[in-house]
Amino acid sequence: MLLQTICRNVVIIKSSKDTRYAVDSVVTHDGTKFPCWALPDLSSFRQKFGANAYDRLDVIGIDEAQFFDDLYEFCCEAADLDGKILVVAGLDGDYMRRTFGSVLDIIPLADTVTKLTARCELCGKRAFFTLRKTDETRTELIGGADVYMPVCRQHYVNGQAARNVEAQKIPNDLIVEAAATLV
Ligand SMILES: Nc1ncnc2c1ncn2[C@@H]1O[C@H](COP(=O)(O)OP(=O)(O)O)[C@@H](O)[C@H]1O
Ligand SMILES: Cc1cn([C@H]2C[C@H](O)[C@@H](COP(=O)(O)O)O2)c(=O)[nH]c1=O
Repeated sequence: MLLQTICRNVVIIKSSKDTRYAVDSVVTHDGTKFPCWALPDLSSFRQKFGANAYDRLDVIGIDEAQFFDDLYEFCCEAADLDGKILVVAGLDGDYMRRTFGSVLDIIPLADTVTKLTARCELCGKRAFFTLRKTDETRTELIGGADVYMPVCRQHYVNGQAARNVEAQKIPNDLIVEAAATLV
């Protein structure tokens, strides 16, 4: 890994909520793996990692940052007070394009921000958004291609509109029941 060549001590933390590909590794969708600490929160990291080992760290990578409630506090302390280089990756928005967790809160703390995109699954253009393919409405829902689909703006808008129409449809059995009540 490039960072390990440049700096001596690198650690990656991910949210323990993400168990999709591996429990203790960060894994890209095409299979590249790197060992990591999977934690429920960031505030416990220093104590679990060990204070001495923490002090020797140069770089802390955080993946799935949207799932950490204490992201802002941790980044402030680690970067400002402890002098660590932080590389944070996470979703800025959820499937409804609402802000996700504290990811946007840490933008003012950052030296640089890079907005990455995938490819639209329907047309291959840059995908800025994510469509959820199920009816589940809670914000946090761990999943991959089974549940989500990267899409461009046009396909997001069309896809959401199609889902909204679908959600407003009265199920057939309710119509039958209502008709039976009227008779
Ligand atoms: N900075 C990058 N440079 C080159 N390829 C990249 C970069 N970031 C991601 N990729 C490619 O995009 C794929 C998707 O990244 P991944 O981390 O799996 O997606 P996600 O952002 O959804 O977690 C990677 O497996 C890799 O092939
Ligand atoms: C859009 C959206 C995503 N999630 C979850 C789904 C995945 O578990 C992660 C994103 O990980 P990836 O490496 O970018 O594939 O976030 C969610 O919980 N809610 C959402 O709205």
